[in-house]
This record gives sequence, C-alpha cells and structure tokens, in this order.
Amino acid sequence: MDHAKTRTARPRTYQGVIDESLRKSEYIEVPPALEEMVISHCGAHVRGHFGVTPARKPAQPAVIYRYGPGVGFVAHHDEVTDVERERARTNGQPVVGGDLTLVIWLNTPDSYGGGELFFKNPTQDFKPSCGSLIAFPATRNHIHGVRPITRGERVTLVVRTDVGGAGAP
Ligand SMILES: O=C(O)CCC(=O)C(=O)O
Ligand SMILES: [Fe+2]
Repeated sequence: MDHAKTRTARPRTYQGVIDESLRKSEYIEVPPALEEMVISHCGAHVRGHFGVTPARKPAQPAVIYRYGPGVGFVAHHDEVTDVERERARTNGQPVVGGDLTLVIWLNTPDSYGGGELFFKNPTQDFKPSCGSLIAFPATRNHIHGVRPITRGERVTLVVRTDVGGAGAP
C-alpha cells in the first residue's frame, strides 16, 4: 500500500477532523471515478445478496483507512441517529451515513495482527483476504467495530452508499 503510506493524512473535507477517541486511523479520500468503479464492481454482489443497487453519495467520498498498531475502532453502528446529529452540531463534523456500508480489504491478513472486523448479535469476527468485500446495512442493529491492530497495518476502503431497487435493506 505504498500509495496510501506516502500520503499524509489530511482533515476530511466533509467530516472535519476525525474523532480520535473513536478511531485514531489515518485516511485519504478516494477520487469519484475510482469510487464509481468500485461501486459498480461490487454492485452485482450487493444486488445478489440484498436485492438492491448501491449508489455513491457524492457529498461523502469513499475513504481509505490505515490502522496502525494499537489502533482500532470502537463498537458502533453506521446509522444516522439523533446522537450523530447532536454530535455533528457540537463538534462541527457533518453527519456521515448511508443505507449500506461497503468495506473492502486492501491488504493481506498476514500483514497485520488483530484488526478483525467484528459484529455483535450475532458475534462474528472477520479477517478476510485482500480484495474481499463485506457489505452490511448501516442500521443500529448492525453494531460493529475493528479490533485493535497488534502488529503491522490494516488498510480498508469504506464506501457509504444509498440504495435503489427493491428497497432499503
Ligand atoms: O475499517 C473497517 O473495517 C470498518 C470501518 C467502519 O466501521 C466505518 O468506517 O464505519
Ligand atoms: Fe462503521
């Protein structure tokens, strides 16, 4: 991930500065054309599973996150609730959300320790191969997070999408 390594993290244009108490990871935004390619590539898988078509949210560019040693992401859900709206009002970060979150792994599982994407209810941990996609509804029922990295670094592409088609999942 040399291209990710050599970029200096910069404040998000749409999210303000990342809340480091929740996730102390570095990130870069993905150019719209690349995001379109990723979404269209994932589209058939998402349609096959959820019966809906993901679409990009132009105001929320996809982000590549780099989690280094000691960094994880606390358990959370991706739904926009009053908590997020209130936090946005007080910390200046725009509300970030969508119907479906796509996570794509950009490096191999042997290049880092820990770093599983975990879900609660039911409890499940994932540490998939490079190039894998995990898509899940951005609802409060889908509590998830990233276990702290113990060695190396973990790089994921996270795309927030709205869905059309047979209805929201
Ligand atoms: O990096 C990941 O695997 C998940 C990130 C996540 O949950 C999020 O950005 O909302
Ligand atoms: Fe999330």
